[in-house]
Amino acid sequence: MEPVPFAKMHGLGNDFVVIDGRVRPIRVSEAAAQAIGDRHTGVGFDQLIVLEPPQSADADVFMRILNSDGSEAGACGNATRCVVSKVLGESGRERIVIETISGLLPAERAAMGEITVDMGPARLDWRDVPLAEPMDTLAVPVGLPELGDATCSSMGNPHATFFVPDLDAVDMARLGPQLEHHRLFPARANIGFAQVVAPGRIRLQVWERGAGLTLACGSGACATLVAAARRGLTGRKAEILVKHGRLVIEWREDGHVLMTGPVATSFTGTLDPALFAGTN
Ligand SMILES: N[C@@H](CCC[C@H](N)C(=O)O)C(=O)O
Repeated sequence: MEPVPFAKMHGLGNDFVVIDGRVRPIRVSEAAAQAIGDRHTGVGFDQLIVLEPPQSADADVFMRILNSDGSEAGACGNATRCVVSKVLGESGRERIVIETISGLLPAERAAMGEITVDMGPARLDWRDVPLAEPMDTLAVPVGLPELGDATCSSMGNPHATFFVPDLDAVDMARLGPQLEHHRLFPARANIGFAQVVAPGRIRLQVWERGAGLTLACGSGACATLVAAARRGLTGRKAEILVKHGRLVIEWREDGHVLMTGPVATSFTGTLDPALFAGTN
């Protein structure tokens, strides 16, 4: 097998290895994802993305999402923008549809080189998140008085958002893993810590399921805006501020969530085919 080309891309520092398996199919095992994702001995990434031929006639490309622990995810907002930018660049088109295991995501070029993705409807039923037992996803009691209740939703992947008075005072390295694996989240969860800093502006940091603390999380930004609007903390559109910039998120009246933000390519390279031996 030949060396496998990849692009290292990121959305606001949430970083990805993107492998194109549309022409030459490639299967990435959990062990290979972990090896490539190692930040000391591999390339390093928060998520590894494999592009595949679409399964739906309405989609242009299928995008598989693997976390750095090797687990598969149903959504990745920041990587979706990266993939959209790559495919728009190749095709010269203005809009395309991305397919994931959670559904179809229409996307288009926005102003100033940014990309807008329709991340689909925010799912608010406890079964959709999923939670371990029936309860109102607006206020999910996790038993940590310092944080209060979580507001939960699925954006194609599970999110729990906590609104805090001071983001910098939260011990995310301690609370993140504890909450990711909380008994109420049978599929684990992405844990968002959010601080409303002004009407329409929310600071956010996310402990991601399967990846740990990241610099940004697109689906987490969507879940946060939806949670803030449900709690009456903001309207249905806001800027979500992360360490390296901002995303603009809008929760449309039809329930769909639009995410607009930047993309970047850091470098390209090739991966040792031995990583994929026996799986392709
Ligand atoms: N980086 C992401 C989310 C990636 C998947 C997540 N860790 C999960 O397991 O659900 C984003 O930008 O949305």
